[in-house]
Amino acid sequence: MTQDELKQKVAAAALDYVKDIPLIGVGTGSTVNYFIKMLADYKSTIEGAVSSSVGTSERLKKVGIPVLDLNEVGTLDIYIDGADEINPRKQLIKGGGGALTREKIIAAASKKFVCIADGSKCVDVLGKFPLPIEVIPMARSYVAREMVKMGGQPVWRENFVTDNHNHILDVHNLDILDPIELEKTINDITGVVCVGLFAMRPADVILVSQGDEIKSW
Ligand SMILES: O=C[C@H](O)[C@H](O)[C@H](O)COP(=O)(O)O
Repeated sequence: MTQDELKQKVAAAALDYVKDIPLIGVGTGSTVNYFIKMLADYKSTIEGAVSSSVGTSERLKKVGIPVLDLNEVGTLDIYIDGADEINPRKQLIKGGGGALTREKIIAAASKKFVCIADGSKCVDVLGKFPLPIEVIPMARSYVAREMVKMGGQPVWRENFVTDNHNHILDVHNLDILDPIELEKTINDITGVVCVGLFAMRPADVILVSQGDEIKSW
């Protein structure tokens, strides 16, 4: 099976989690894009969705699902999103597509976060995938220097601006042995808007497609 076929397979498995739920949170990325396409057939049960990016909002509207403001909706029953890396404790690296801040907000405001991915995203220790950090533009170099002090190699994602008009640093070479501690430490750096480490609020359910199987934990 190709990676795209695996993404489609796991996206289809996520549909079971949104049956009979009127309001859902929807993440960003190529895996979730398949899920959104499949949602077209579920229009009758889903009345609206809170979206994690401008791109996702456009896709949701295309399949006829109204996009709602999180402030109007309150707590969501379910949030479906992908990930760049997943460890056995359901902790994640996210933000490869730059949507980490809104994704983290929706995850925080949701009762159940279901993370969907193909098997290539599973690791024992997070950090092979460069860790995205959204920063206020004027703080970019300062935050980069702080990350160098922590042993990382930050790379500015040039020619990319987030939906919140900020910049992204992708930090290479971090061996993330204590994800919660690192998330707290990076959160404390002035100028950081959000780090793409989802450790304090991990996923609740992981669905992973591996060959013909869907593994969940
Ligand atoms: O900002 C992007 C998100 O965190 C995505 O969920 C993540 O990058 C995974 O995307 P994909 O499904 O394309 O691998």
